[in-house]
Amino acid sequence: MSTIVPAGIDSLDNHVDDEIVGCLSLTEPKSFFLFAGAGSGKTRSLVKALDYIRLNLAHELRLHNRRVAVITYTKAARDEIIRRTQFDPIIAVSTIHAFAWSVIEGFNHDIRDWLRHALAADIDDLRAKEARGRAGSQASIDRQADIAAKTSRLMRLDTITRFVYSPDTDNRGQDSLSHAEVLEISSDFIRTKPAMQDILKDGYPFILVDESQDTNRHIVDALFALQATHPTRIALGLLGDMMQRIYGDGKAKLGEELPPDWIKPVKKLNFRCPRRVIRLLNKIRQATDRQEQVPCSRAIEGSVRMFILPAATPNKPAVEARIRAAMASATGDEKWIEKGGSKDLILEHRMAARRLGFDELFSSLQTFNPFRTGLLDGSLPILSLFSGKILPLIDAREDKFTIARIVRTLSPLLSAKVLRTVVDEAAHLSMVHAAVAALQEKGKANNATFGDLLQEIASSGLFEIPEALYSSIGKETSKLPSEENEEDDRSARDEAIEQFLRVPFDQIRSYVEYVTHQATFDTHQGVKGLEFPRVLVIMDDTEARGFLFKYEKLFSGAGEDTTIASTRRLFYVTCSRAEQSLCLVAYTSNPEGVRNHVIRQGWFDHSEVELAV
Ligand SMILES: Nc1ncnc2c1ncn2[C@@H]1O[C@H](COP(=O)(O)OP(=O)(O)OP(=O)(O)O)[C@@H](O)[C@H]1O
Repeated sequence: MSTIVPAGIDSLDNHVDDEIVGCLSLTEPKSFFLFAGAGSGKTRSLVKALDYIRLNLAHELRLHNRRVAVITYTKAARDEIIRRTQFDPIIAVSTIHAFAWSVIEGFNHDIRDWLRHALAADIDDLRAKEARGRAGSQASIDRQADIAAKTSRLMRLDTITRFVYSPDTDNRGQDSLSHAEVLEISSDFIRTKPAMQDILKDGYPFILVDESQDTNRHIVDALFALQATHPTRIALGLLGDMMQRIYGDGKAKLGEELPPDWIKPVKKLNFRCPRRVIRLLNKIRQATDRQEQVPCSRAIEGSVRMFILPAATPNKPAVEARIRAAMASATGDEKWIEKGGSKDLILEHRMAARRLGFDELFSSLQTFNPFRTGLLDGSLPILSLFSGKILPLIDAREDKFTIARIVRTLSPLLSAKVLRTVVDEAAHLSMVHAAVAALQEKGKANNATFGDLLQEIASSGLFEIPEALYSSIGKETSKLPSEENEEDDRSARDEAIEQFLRVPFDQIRSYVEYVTHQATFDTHQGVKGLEFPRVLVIMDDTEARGFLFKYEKLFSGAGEDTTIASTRRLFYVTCSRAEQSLCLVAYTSNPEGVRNHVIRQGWFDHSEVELAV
């Protein structure tokens, strides 16, 4: 089946960008709500709107020291918009957390007051629950610990002169605010403090929020309130797609009760996906808002396949390699079997770790919760020592120039401070040489562990060692930033590190590839907003264990509930990333049942579904 496309179809949605430009007036700003399906060019429309502002309103904005606020969901999306608007300083692009912090940073007195009330209310609430609850139960023990921690924080509040926060870390210091607090405080301030509203309306005539279906609902509500109070000074632009709402933080029913003066442009085209994928997306969407997209004129037919295999299939990575080969022959596209030819989507990071061969590295460190953020984005100092210093030095092999550059820039042995104290420079340099050679030798050994390399560095002093590793090399550790649960934290942390140091060093390579997005694997949620020629979606609830989304349930034909609805949305997000061909792999306890269901739904033809490979 192929859709017949009338001529000139590609200009079908051109009116949308004009409607948005119509909103971008400094004298009569109008708010708009651009919600449209995957690949419809929402991000492109956002960039076009920003280009319009840069070209036509920049002078006026600069004159009054005003900027345009753009809020993105991820740091990657932020960087992309900054790049596409050529680093123009009048466009202030930030993630929601950075935006929220920029609003409240420095309002230390107000933050302290807010925390005083919030902590007191929390403590009252916990005490009431404790009075009703069963004494001696785990819940009671947890509640009492919580009450003690909050009480001690409350007592310390007056000693904090400046609250700090970083969107990218775990914020565990005594004067730190948590991510949730920053969002709550800023939304509260925006809603209730006229002075805060004045700062925002004077600073930002336009606030544009990308992926607003997943943007924290408190902030979205606060922005709505801000715009409603100052409709002639500020325009809010919300972009998104309710079908792509995959995080629990977003505002349910966003857009259902928009003020009547908001502009609601409609997009119908999908510029990204092949026709066959668009038909699949339209079918998936039939269960919700029934929006249908049409392909652009250059869209290819493309293809989809679904492989449905038993959950207990042994050696899944080998099976998936055979599936890629089957896709290459079904589509005639050899890229399916080339390294990096397809984007392979897994449900959680551990599944990638297993397939890429860094499972032990990952599982050892993920047991300590505060390590998780850094482990997933590659910023954990314990790992940066190995990934950013030791690995490049080992990989430099005989390349004297690279070795010299690494050692000169990264080794304390060649720092100006150390060199000033050196008496015999030649002897010192030859010691550094020997240290590099010994490290390289150790790194080449097949069975070298992280611990082996750490010991090498500890004895040569070639690189600084992060504090978390001090106890592993017999050095005294200072206190953790937080005093709360310190003993538990310390022993859990040391246990994780001890396990990690026994892991083969070689696993660092595939880990680095994964966290720098060079590997073929990514998570289902992590690719929101992105696009790839060939997409392989692996759905395996058993392997993902306890995951929020349940593909088994979605494919079982069970009655609608919130899990099915959110899994369907995630399914829509993953399928809509494909530009040429799409391959779905479902591991299930009931392959026949799943096949019957997906065919009955009209998602796939018989010829597109395989029960074996
Ligand atoms: N008017 C257009 N003409 C040609 N190509 C377009 C047009 N609009 C969008 N595209 C292309 O279509 C693809 C999808 O666009 P974009 O990422 O902006 O869509 P989106 O609506 O933000 O998608 P999603 O919601 O799936 O993240 C991109 O490759 C983009 O360059």
